Amino acid sequence: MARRDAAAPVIREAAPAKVNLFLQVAGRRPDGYHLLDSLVVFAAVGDVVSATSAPDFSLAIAGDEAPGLIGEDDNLVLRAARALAAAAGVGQCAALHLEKALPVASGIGGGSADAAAALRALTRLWDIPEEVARRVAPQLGADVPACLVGHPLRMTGIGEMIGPAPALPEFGLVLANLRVPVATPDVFRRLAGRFSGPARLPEGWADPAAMAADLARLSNDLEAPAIESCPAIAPVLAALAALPGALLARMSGSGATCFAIMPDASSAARAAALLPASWWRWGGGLAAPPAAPL
Ligand SMILES: C[C@@](CO)(OP(=O)(O)O)[C@H](O)COP(=O)(O)OP(=O)(O)OC[C@H]1O[C@@H](n2ccc(N)nc2=O)[C@H](O)[C@@H]1O
Ligand SMILES: Nc1ncnc2c1ncn2[C@@H]1O[C@H](COP(=O)(O)OP(=O)(O)O)[C@@H](O)[C@H]1O
Repeated sequence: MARRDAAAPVIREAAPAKVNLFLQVAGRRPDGYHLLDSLVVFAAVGDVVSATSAPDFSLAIAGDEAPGLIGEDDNLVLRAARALAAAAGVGQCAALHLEKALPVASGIGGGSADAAAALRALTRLWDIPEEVARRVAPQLGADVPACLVGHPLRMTGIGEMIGPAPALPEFGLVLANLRVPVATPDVFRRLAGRFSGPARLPEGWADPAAMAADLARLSNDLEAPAIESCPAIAPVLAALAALPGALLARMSGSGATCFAIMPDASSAARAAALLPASWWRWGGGLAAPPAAPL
């Protein structure tokens, strides 16, 4: 365990849950990665990464979902820290702390969000150019560039191409997960060529109902293969669709977390409380963008 200077500054960065409002797969590259088109938003729930200067790299993990990372010797937070130090050529290390609130391997990018939060925190701690973090991000995972940005965006390529999202209305989200991890590579493998191509989106939506109506015409192409791998996802989707006020229910990413779009944050918080208490469940609005965006 690394020693840390009690007087050294501690930099805290939020690692919000990523939600894919739709996720269409347009094809597969020769290296096996898939070409995606996705509208990504960040919910006001997530992990927290803290960093402070120390003589060695170390990571302490706490929080309700920390047990999901037991036995994980290659945590994305440490991988991000080492990769950033190497790319920036800094001879410095850091003691890192991860407060884990998001279920692991659940399609809301918890690991990617943690890696991005570590990049943001260490860029500030070491006072290095932001460009270094942007260069390192895609090496850590297809979702990490999007999580580094941290505000609503349109994701294309294999995830590394970030464009503007349509103008979004205020809306609420309910997230639900049975705490059954789903392996992303397995879901992509099961997709087996059932591609749907890129989507056409308007410049914006005036209200959540108009947004949900357009999104309903699009899909998460990974939903069917994820349900084949994990049939327990289907009743979660049904429970979300049946919530009072729900405008659309869908799976995020490669699953198994599913979401409902709600008219506003407070109706989402009330609706989440109606789901079984044994599930991981949350309701609210979108995350504030990072204070120091990269
Ligand atoms: C599916 C998505 C959608 O946002 O979300 P999650 O389910 O992970 O949250 C992401 O593309 C996941 O991003 P991330 O979790 O960073 O993926 P990586 O670690 O880079 O890749 C894990 C595996 O997923 C497959 N993969 C990932 C991204 C992509 N565009 N095509 C793929 O085929 C590959 O089999 C790869 O080996
Ligand atoms: N800090 C982390 N949080 C979550 N998962 C991590 C972390 N570090 C490494 N991992 C690994 O990354 C994998 C994907 O996790 P996660 O990002 O939570 O899921 P998803 O990509 O489905 O959204 C997990 O199975 C786990 O082995």
